Amino acid sequence: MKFPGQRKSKHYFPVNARDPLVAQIQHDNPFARTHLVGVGQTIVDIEARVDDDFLNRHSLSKGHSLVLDEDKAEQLYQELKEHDLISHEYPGDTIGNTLHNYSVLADDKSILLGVMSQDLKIGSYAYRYLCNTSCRMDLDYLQPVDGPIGRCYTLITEDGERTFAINEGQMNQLRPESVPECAFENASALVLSSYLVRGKVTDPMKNAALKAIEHAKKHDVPVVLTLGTKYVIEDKKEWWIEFLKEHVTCVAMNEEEAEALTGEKDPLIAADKALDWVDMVLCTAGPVGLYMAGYTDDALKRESTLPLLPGHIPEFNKYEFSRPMMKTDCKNPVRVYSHIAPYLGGPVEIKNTNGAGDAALSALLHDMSANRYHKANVPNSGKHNGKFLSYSSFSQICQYSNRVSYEVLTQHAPRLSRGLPEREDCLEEAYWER
Ligand SMILES: Nc1ncnc2c1ncn2[C@@H]1O[C@H](COP(=O)(O)OP(=O)(O)O)[C@@H](O)[C@H]1O
Ligand SMILES: Nc1nc2c(ncn2[C@@H]2O[C@H](COP(=O)(O)O)[C@@H](O)[C@H]2O)c(=O)[nH]1
Repeated sequence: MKFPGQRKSKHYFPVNARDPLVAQIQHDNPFARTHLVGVGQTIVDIEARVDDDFLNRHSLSKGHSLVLDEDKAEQLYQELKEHDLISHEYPGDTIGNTLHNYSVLADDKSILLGVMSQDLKIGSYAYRYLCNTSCRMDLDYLQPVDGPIGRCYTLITEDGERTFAINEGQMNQLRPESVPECAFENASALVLSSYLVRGKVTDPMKNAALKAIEHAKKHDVPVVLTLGTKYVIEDKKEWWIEFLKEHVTCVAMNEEEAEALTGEKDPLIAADKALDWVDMVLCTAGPVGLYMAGYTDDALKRESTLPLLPGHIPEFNKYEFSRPMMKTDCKNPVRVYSHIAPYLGGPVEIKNTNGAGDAALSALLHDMSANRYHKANVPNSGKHNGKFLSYSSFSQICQYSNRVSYEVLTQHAPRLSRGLPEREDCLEEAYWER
């Protein structure tokens, strides 16, 4: 496990130290490991530059993700081919992206539960998916299927915005019996997306996701849900609220999804409302940056030394140096909020925004894993004087998530092609103290 930022403070945990005494202890008590587990729809992103007319002709709504029926998907593909518009092909899926990014950042294991074509031809989309996925992602549990994985036509318009049109192939055919309980032992979190429930009623994917939640609860693994697109939410808002209350520890969403869920346009107020149902919220807001909200125990709250921010909740970031906890683990729960503007104001040139939200979430998940890892290996550390959900404070996680999003905005692919530069590894230096 590489830590989310090398600390100079007493909490720094030298996992690779060559001290012979440490080596001896390690030999007798090998480090406890952890990993992230996710249920995904295996899809390849097929990227093309198009104009607004193209979107209108195919009845696509800009910025969103729609599932097309087979005929419409074929028509769209033929038009892209005919005009030679396809520029890139990458492995995609909001969960696949998140797990891959996590594995790159943490230099550690994640497990993907999903489907894979059993007769894999060299050069096929399934083949490219596998070739371009982090070797730290464990793909051994994938369920073989007879047919293609999904395709996600990622249509980039001149304004850099991305619109998704999905040809689902076999992506929703994951069965509950292909979700093994052993994948959840010692897992740091289970990550799911709202896309998993928008298949046909006969698709087994939704039950596979529910099976994963059942295993996660049994093994005390936090459930993290990313909302994917506002359409999935606004169609059945009340159903999602009940789902969050019953199953979810942390929800990740952008401001549009947040509005669809809560009816609130302001991301801070939306995040605050979502705290009625979950323990922690990550809300990205494009050029406005991102917000986090959550709980900490009154006795453990820590005041920010950064300027206090105005907003619909005045001085809302007052306790952003606190670390997130589950509400039920707090004697006296206090709501905590934090915000960060885009790193360096955003890149000079945004290649495309595809994957920026997934990137932010992968950083948060990395921090949650680091906490579990540290706690398993140094249980008596002062870091664990409360039952925290993450290793770092709200404020530091915001900075880290934002930094990782920036990295994805400066590249074409939705997945990180490399980790963050080592020089920045210390959270106290460089960007963090600007
Ligand atoms: N136009 C932009 N300018 C600067 N930063 C941006 C821009 N778009 C996205 N970001 C950064 O990427 C993060 C996630 O982007 P967002 O577009 O909200 O996610 P999603 O892809 O889920 O809609 C934001 O919190 C911000 O840090
Ligand atoms: N599993 C699914 N993933 C989807 C779907 N539609 C889009 N996507 C993926 O989202 C990411 C980018 O997400 P972002 O919000 O962070 O920009 C992209 O790579 C797509 O593959 C879907 O229906 N199911």
